[in-house]
Amino acid sequence: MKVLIHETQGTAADCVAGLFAERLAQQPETVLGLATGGTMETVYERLIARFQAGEMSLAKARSFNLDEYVGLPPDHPCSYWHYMREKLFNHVDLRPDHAFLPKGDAPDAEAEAARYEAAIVDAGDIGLQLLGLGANGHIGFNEPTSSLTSLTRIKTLTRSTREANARYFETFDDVPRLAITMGIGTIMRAQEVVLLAFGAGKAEVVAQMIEGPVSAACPASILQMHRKVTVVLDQAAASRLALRSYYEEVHPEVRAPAI
Ligand SMILES: N[C@@H]1[C@@H](O)[C@H](O)[C@@H](COP(=O)(O)O)O[C@@H]1O
Repeated sequence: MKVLIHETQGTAADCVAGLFAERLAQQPETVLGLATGGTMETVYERLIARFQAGEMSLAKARSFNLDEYVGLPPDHPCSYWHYMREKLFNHVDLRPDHAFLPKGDAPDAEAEAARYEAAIVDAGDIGLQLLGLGANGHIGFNEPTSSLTSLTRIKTLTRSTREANARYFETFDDVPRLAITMGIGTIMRAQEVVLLAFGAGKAEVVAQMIEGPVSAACPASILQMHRKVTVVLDQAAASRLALRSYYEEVHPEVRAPAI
C-alpha cells in the first residue's frame, strides 16, 4: 500500500487525476471503476480540465461505477447516474454506451446485481478502480460486516451512511435503504486501486484502514491485502496515522511519484 499525504485537497485531487491520465495514456482502453460522493467532485473537475486541455481522452475507455441506490431511476436527481452525468460524463469523451452503473429501478434488483457482476467479468474486470471511503469504513456501499469476498449484490445501508448521504436528498426519509454495490471481492479483482480521503472526519477510519487489523468491521482494511493500492490523503485525513515516517509526504513542488 502506497500512502501519499498531500498538503491540500487540491494537490491530492490533482495527483489522482494524474494517475488516471497516466494509466489512460499507457492503456487507452482501460476499464475504469468510478466512485461518487463529495470527495470525488474535485477529482472529476481535474479530469475534465485535463480533457479540455487535450491532455487526456476517455474515448477508448469503459467505466463501471461502484454502486446505485435501489429504487432510483437513472434520471432521478439523487441517483448516482445523475451525479455521474453532471460531474463527469457530460463533459468528457467517454462513449455513453461505454459507461455503466447498476440500474436502480430494475424490476428485479437481485438479478440486476448478478447481471452487473457478470458484465464486469465480461469486460475483463476493472483495470483502475477509484474509491472514496465511508466514515464507517465502507467502500462502495459495502457496509461494516460485509463479506470480504462478496460480489455485486444488494446491501442494506446503515443509519449512519443514510445520514451522511441525506444532504443530497430533501429529507432523511427520502434516502433509500438499499443499494446495489460491487462487492469487496469484485473490487479486490481490480488490477490497481486508488483510494482518496479528505478531512478530519475521515482521520480515524483512515488509520483503521491502513494500520488496523484486516476486518469486516472496517471493510476498507481488506485493501491491505491488495497488491497495488495507492491511498491519497490530505493532512487532516492523515492526522491519526501513527506510523507517519513510513508514508510519503507530497509537497506541491514535488511531482507525485508513479505507483
Ligand atoms: N457510496 C458512496 C461511497 O462510494 C463514497 O466513498 C462515500 C463517501 O462519500 P464522501 O466522499 O461524500 O465522503 O459515500 C457514499 O456512501
